[in-house]
Amino acid sequence: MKQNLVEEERIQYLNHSPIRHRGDYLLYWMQASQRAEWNHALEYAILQANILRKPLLVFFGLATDFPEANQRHYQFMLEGLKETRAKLIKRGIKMAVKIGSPDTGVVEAAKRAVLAIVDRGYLRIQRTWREQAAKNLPCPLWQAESEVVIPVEVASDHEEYGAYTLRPKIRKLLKRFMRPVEEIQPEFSSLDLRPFEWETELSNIEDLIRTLPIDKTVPPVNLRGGTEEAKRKLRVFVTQKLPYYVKWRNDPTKNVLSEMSPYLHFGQISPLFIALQIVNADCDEPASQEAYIEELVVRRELAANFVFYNSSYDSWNALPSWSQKTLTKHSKDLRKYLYSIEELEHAKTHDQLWNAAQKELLLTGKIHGYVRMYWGKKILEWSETPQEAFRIALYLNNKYALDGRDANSFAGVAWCFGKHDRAFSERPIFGKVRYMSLNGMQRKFPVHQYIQKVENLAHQLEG
Ligand SMILES: Cc1cc2nc3c(=O)[nH]c(=O)nc-3n(C[C@H](O)[C@H](O)[C@H](O)COP(=O)(O)OP(=O)(O)OC[C@H]3O[C@@H](n4cnc5c(N)ncnc54)[C@H](O)[C@@H]3O)c2cc1C
Repeated sequence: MKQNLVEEERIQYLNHSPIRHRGDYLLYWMQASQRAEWNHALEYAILQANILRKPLLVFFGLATDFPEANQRHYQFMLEGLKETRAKLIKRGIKMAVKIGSPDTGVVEAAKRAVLAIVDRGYLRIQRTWREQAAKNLPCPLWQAESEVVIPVEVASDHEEYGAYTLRPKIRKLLKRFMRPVEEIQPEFSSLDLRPFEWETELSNIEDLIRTLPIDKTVPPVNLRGGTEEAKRKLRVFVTQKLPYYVKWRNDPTKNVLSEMSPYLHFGQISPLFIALQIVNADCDEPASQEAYIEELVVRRELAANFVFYNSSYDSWNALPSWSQKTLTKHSKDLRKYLYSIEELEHAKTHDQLWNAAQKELLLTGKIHGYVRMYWGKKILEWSETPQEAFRIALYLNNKYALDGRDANSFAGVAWCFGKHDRAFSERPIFGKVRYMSLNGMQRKFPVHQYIQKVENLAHQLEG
């Protein structure tokens, strides 16, 4: 048996119940890592099932009231889950989906389980679900971490001040944790699913969505969910765009980003898989490989560190005291422009660049990474108070972005207000928080071309 299949630092024991030898199957509660490959929790569950000589059942609880989620997110997620289920079946593993809160659904799904294994998520709701389930399950609940390259508590045991404090720790650990995830075959696969009369079919996503009591005010976008589509996009990125990443990643007219964030958000692709594809790529621009790993591992895992160690991650209180102080000092400064949430939501400001960014978000579920910083900074500049601006930026990001409601969403918005950044020279409204201007953007890329690109897209999609 491959006992060292998964590094032991990726495993946590969420309760101390003894293994039930009289159960019928081992349960993998899939939640954050919604994929059938490069998934430490899945392979670890197969390993334990083989050791205990039981078949494996994968369970997914489909919460219809996930905070801030709407049809745009559900459509993308369900497309991915449908593919994952088919792939699991090919590997001889059954998957049951139950509509309802996952923490209660898993208790029912584990009725005859010897042991349950869950993947790891860092947001409050994900942690609460796991805590509740650990209390109520009739069997042990173990957790295996697969959504980061370096396990979050191994990377650091406290909230990091910024990328510069986390980077050396991550760099030291990269070699040890950049190890491919080995696939193993389940040895016991006969499992009768008939007792699970609650099982939900995924064969017709549109029909399923029609029946789900979810927010349907935000339409899906033209981006297909699922591991295969994520891998296809990654191949295009590695073969055609990676060499230009370092030079053009701040130019939204150049289209050299990887577009991995929605797939990462729903766990449809493994960050470890992406990282290995990047470092092993045949690329004559090592600075691009470096720059990408900096974003994917250092910046993304700084966001995981932030939401894991800072319980106020979704509020103004998460900001460092220097930025709260300086923004409060300038909160009464005269604002030349003030916009309501509705004006911002409908892209009705005086600033054509900002409007284009917001339109891109509405139409595609994404804003180019560099423009996104400007987008967030301007909300701070045009809102009555910094606290209100924080709330609006998070609301718009999480409502419309396909990669929204992620650790990166909270870290990204907080960054616009000084989190993980340093102080700059003092100016109105922003105080010592970094400022971004339209002139600055114009020096970086042809702003009018980006605006035209979004206009063309809008005509295409609306026409
Ligand atoms: C106001 C604001 C809001 C943001 N909201 C989100 C969000 O909701 N979800 C989200 O995933 N990211 C968010 N980000 C971070 C960043 O903009 C996106 O991760 C990136 O644009 C995703 O596009 P990509 O996958 O093509 O990026 P690429 O440039 O190809 O990067 C590859 C991956 O690296 C990671 N990455 C890149 N930039 C950052 C960054 N600055 N911080 C952390 N990780 C990064 C992402 O996982 C990304 O998928 C936000 C940033 C800001 C300033």
